[in-house]
Amino acid sequence: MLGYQVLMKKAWKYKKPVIGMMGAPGSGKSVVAHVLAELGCCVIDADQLAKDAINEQRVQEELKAWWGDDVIGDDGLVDRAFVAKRVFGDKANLGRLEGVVHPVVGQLREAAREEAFADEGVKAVVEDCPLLLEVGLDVECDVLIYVDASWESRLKRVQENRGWDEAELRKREKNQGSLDTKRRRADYVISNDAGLADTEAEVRRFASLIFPV
Ligand SMILES: CC(C)(COP(=O)(O)OP(=O)(O)OC[C@H]1O[C@@H](n2cnc3c(N)ncnc32)[C@H](O)[C@@H]1O)[C@@H](O)C(=O)NCCC(=O)NCCS
Ligand SMILES: Nc1ncnc2c1ncn2[C@@H]1O[C@H](COP(=O)(O)OP(=O)(O)OP(=O)(O)O)[C@@H](O)[C@H]1O
Repeated sequence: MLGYQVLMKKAWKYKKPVIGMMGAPGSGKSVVAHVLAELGCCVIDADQLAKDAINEQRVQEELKAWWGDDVIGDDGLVDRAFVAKRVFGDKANLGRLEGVVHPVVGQLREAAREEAFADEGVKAVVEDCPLLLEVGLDVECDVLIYVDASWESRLKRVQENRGWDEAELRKREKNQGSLDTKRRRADYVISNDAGLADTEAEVRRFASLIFPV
């Protein structure tokens, strides 16, 4: 983990510092991203971009060809639970889905970055992407942070807030890269096992190494 001196010496590759976030499912990346947004960052939320991408007409058509019309709900949007059931236990299906969704996410991300770089009010860009290392987005970031939370904390939170059971958390995690590798790759680790106030204080400490807070 880099200390203050090293972080301050890093040269930014882009017009603004780009902070890449890593962490297990339910570790608290979105919570950390929310604090960084309050401090003046533009957060690019890959899960949200993927939600937009999966509902583009040509992606919907592809999904209907694979799984039938039931993949679209009564609201005209992709039924996410239907898709989750078919992909997280089946590598081939997940690869197929990623193959159509990720290129669209990439385009949406590029557009969001350009907008953020051009906006004078934005202090830094945050890539909140659960598959940051897996898709090679780390090389497009200046600083990598890892949001750390124990299995027990994560399970309790996703059970309470997302209605996932243990098997669901385990399945999603299994489809992601090694947490040890991600922790080791990080320049900075933010612990999110305690309450939100402690996490917020840690995020502020980290942000003050990157831009004036
Ligand atoms: C399968 C889908 C419809 C399930 O939707 P659902 O609302 O249940 O989950 P949501 O998208 O909010 O993701 C929640 C978490 O699941 C995990 N997850 C999502 N996609 C993936 C994936 N391809 N591989 C591993 N874990 C994943 C992440 O930890 C993510 O933060 C959705 O996750 C999806 O479209 N995934 C494929 C696109 C993708 O890879 N997204 C990740 C960011 S690019
Ligand atoms: N310190 C905390 N105390 C209490 N609840 C928390 C804390 N951190 C996160 N949570 C809750 O835990 C859940 C998971 O957090 P979050 O959505 O930020 O995880 P994530 O890393 O973005 O997960 P994913 O990659 O699966 O989207 C959320 O409902 C969030 O509100």
